Amino acid sequence: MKRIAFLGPEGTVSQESARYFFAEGTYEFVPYALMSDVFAATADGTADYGVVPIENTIEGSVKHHIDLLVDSESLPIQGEWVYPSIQNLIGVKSDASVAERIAGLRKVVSKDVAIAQCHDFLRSRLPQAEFDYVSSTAEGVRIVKEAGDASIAAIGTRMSAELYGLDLLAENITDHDNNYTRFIVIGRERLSMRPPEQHKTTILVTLPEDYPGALHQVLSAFAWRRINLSKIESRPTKKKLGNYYFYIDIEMSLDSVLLPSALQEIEAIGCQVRTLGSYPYFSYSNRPNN
Ligand SMILES: O=C(O)C(=O)C[C@]1(C(=O)O)C=C[C@@H](O)C=C1
Repeated sequence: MKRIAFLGPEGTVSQESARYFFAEGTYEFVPYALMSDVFAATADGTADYGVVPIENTIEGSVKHHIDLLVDSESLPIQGEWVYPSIQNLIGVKSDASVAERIAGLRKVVSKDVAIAQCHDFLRSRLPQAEFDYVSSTAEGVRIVKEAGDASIAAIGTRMSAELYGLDLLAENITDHDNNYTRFIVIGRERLSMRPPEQHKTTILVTLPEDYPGALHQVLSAFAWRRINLSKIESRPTKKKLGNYYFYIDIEMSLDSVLLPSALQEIEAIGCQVRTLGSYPYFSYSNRPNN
């Protein structure tokens, strides 16, 4: 049985999303307290694959997770998919009306990303509440359950409310309907799944220091071959102030004829290129079947 590591405890958006992606076959879903634990377990073979939220419609790239990916040399990206983040306001069980219970809330506990996704709701409906930032949405739900305190609520999935026996005080409270998260799966082995419709390749490019216009040259190596880039993001190398590398998503497989020659051209001008993975990509309407 393949073991899938995800950010726990049970009931996170990551777990819902992992169950959606790894729908068929026998998998064991194993929760880890921190994303760095997910990477470590996948690296040392305790888990076969790790599930990583990498980008959100509202919050953009999850920079910390990109940095973990860059630091884990041995773990290529093996797949990518999109999953909706549906957040709910969750509180302890009570006989009072929902309006009274919401009015009585003094604190909201959740993951930073989830709080940001519900900003307008929280400002308009809970202006009195302060926020506590915790390691995941389900961790917030667990804390509310443990505290048994009607003045604290969590923001999390319907699944987590059911798991911890709590009430949904308000459903689907994200500010935008199209609130999706892009997830990647890391691991040593390729995934066996039906042939995908789309492929992506992710690379890291470090520019040479003494080559003016190098970034323009990099982009033109893709442009004249009509290779589409779906994302380019700079991240500090953490070695020297002002030194950056570029994290680039390319909408093409490394097996295609064009891409290797584009990468060779970039290396020829003195750039360092590292491939983080070449993998199947599934949009939300195109559910994987593995
Ligand atoms: O806290 C969770 O439930 C997670 O799975 C993590 C995470 C994230 O950090 O991006 C994943 C997707 C949601 O948009 C919010 C939170």
